[in-house]
Amino acid sequence: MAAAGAAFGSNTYRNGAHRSSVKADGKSLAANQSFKSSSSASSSSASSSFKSRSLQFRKSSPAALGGANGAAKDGGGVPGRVRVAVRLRPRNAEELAADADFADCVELQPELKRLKLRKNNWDTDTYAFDEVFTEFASQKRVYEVVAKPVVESVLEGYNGTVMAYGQTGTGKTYTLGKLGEEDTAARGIMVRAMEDILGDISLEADSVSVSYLQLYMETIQDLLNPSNDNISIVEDPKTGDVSLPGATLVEVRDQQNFLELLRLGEAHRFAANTKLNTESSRSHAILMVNVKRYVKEKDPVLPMENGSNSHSAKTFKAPIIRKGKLVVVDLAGSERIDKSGSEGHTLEEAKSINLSLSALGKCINALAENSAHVPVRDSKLTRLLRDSFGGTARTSLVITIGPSPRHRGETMSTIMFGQRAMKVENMLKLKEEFDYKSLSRRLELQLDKLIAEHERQQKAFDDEIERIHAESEMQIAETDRKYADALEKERIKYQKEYMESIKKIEEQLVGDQQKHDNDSATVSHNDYYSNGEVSSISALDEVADLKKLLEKETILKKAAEEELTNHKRQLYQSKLMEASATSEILKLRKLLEDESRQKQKLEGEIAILQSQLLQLSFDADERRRQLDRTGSGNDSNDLDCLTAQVKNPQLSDSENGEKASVAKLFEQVGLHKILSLLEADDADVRIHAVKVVANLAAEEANQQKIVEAGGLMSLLNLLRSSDDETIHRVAAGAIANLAMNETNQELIMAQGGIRLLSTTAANAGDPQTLRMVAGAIANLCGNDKLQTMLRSEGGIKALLGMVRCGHPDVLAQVARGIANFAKCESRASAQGAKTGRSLLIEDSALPWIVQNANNEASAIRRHIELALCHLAQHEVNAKDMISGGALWELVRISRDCSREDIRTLARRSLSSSSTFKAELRRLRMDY
Ligand SMILES: Nc1ncnc2c1ncn2[C@@H]1O[C@H](COP(=O)(O)OP(=O)(O)OP(=O)(O)O)[C@@H](O)[C@H]1O
Repeated sequence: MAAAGAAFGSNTYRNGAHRSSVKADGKSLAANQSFKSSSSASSSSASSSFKSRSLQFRKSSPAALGGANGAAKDGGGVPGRVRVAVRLRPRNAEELAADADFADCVELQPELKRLKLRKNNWDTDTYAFDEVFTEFASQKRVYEVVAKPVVESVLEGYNGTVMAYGQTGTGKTYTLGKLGEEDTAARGIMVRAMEDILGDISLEADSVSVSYLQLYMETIQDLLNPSNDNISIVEDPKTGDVSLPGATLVEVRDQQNFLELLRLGEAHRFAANTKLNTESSRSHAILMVNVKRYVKEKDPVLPMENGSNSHSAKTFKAPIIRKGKLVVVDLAGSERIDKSGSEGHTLEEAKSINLSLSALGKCINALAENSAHVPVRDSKLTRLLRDSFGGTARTSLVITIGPSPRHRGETMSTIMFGQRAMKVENMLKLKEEFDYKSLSRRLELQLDKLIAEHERQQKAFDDEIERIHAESEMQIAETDRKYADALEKERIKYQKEYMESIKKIEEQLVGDQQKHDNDSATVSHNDYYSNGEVSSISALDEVADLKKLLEKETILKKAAEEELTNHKRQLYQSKLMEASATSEILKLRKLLEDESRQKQKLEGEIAILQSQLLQLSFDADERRRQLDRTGSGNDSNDLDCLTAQVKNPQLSDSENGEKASVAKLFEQVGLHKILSLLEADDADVRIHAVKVVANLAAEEANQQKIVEAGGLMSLLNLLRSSDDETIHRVAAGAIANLAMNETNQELIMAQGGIRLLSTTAANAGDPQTLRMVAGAIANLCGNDKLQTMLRSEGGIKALLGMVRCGHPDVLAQVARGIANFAKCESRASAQGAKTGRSLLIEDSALPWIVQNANNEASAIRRHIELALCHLAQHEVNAKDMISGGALWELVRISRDCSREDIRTLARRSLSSSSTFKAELRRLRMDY
């Protein structure tokens, strides 16, 4: 049998460890391999919600896919972790009858891909999956989301695995192996996968062959040839490939042919009867589908023998075989041995199933945690799945669960298995505690952003400063230049004017001189007086001219001075601008300094937080070490550790989860020690102890031990003696958990529990305390034997008294109590054990019931609707119900209730009561 890839056995291919993209034919595989969410819920696009798009990956050689080593050399395997979907089975008839009054243990939020698991009456845990299928999900959608992407990758030459895991009777075989002969819509994954495979391949060239096996009590049998009942697993030591050479391999030609093989296999499949499911499959069924395809791809151009060049060369298309293997595994039921009621041989079976499933769980843990050793050899199942799970195989896991609160333990462990398969670090259990690590990470991120922002700002400031500087220098230089130009111009002008005036004066002097000389030659000595007169006139003219010149010079000088003043002003303004730019720069520098200071402060804070974180880790280690040194020493500290450990079981033991942690707690400290602390003097210690006991009491497996060790008495005593409301709240919560068991209910009643709970309720102010008390009384209300006593001790009145707080969670518990009580009464009436009117009516509960019958909170409404239906079963209540307005509500329920079982019950109640019928006739009403 062909096998490809490495997984469980290979360190190279841890599941999801390879996130790097694989290049093939130049295309990145990473995008193709990631399974992205799609917002569309339509079935045509359903497959895209588990994967993004089909693989477009082409490998040039199948050998490269064939083994871990080959693929590793390629530089990576196929990334993508195990995809996990959860599917809820619809209620079966038995559950409809038995659990009608109890809330389902799970609530699905398919739109958020989340599942809420009810921990107890008041608490839920939330888990995220890759897909969440409600009880209404069609087989088609389940196939398209879970298996189709795997089938597509098998057709591309990969290994692919689809597995179903879950408690017996939760629908694994329905999901995977349903043939759907009468109703094609019911066809399961195996049938639909083969339809897709046959539709995609070419029957002439390609081939599909199947083996169908079962693994039962560590023996592999051939379901297609039952005499072949000890098939051995062969592992290729080099590649890690797994093959089963002894298994029958049948070639499939058409769908009919395949259905016959499945039918044959089913006929041979071993099915042992267990108490839980008469059709329960006690073996693991494994269908292996080998797909061999021929892919034509171009070989390199081959030169002709004579070495001629490409235009004379011939191009060959060589066939390439691509082999993919699809493994569909219908695992045996995962229920706990003690619950299945198995005995003798069946017990051995259950143990062997548990062994192989727990080996599978360990391998998944190891893969998820990337641990160096994957214990693949621990069971045949894990050896067989070695090359099919993780690594180069694309794997989808469907975990199937039932709705019944009675199987909460199994449902929880199935969910945890699914969560681990999604990888431990992907476990999305919501917690509401302070996470210093993430705070520190957030601060670091913020700091990084701030630093980047500062750097950006600083660069902008520097650039701005440089710009202003350059601008001012340019302005100064420009002003200097202008000033020098103006000065030069003035100087030249003055010089020119001066030279001109000198020239003029000289010319005038020369003219005067000549005139004078001429006159001297012609004028006689007698003219002395008259000549003297002319000469003095000409001197006066000269002085006048010179004066004018001087005035002109003065004006020019003034103008030049003004010009100078102007330039000086301009220079001054430039200096002012420079000063303002400098002050701007200073301001920016200051800003920068402030930012740096802020940054330093933040860094300081981070350092403090980191040191706090270190301190916390140190404290946690210290406490763990203290706990490891057994329960001796200081009580309060030990209890802190215990409380933390009980509250966070997966922290302390990721492998086996909560149960292991609680078991460890018992082992290490001892229940008696914990219980003794309920009476400790120190109030803190007492509170811690009650919390620890309450957490322990939430685990069904611990409840009997707690009661046997006197824990119930101690808790009741605390209600009696303590004034502390925290203690009341937690103790009442623990009592409510213990009150889920019939024997404990009687013990609680015998110890005056109802009176204590009633008093606690009367004194409580906190709605959470009331919720716990109401939860405890509601559980007691479901016990047929305790009805009269519960009422006479004031249980009903106490319940009704608590509605005063109006908190919807409290009202829901009250409504549940009333529904439980009414159901027990209607059972007693049917058996003739009760004749009078309902004690609920006697205690005036009817008005509240009618008032809340259509409460908008579904948790309240559903219980009240059931209570009304139960009350209506007993004819003696009919008159009160009519006068109290309950008939209208019953009619409404029979028409509008969203739950069919409740609608039917209401209709039956109406039609079986002559009083109701008469009243309806009188009112001319139909129902
Ligand atoms: N989604 C569903 N819708 C309707 N019926 C279902 C669904 N799932 C399961 N059932 C019914 O519940 C019953 C138990 O289912 P199934 O046999 O598939 O459980 P199982 O998990 O395979 O049990 P086992 O582990 O014992 O093999 C069957 O009658 C099946 O038809």
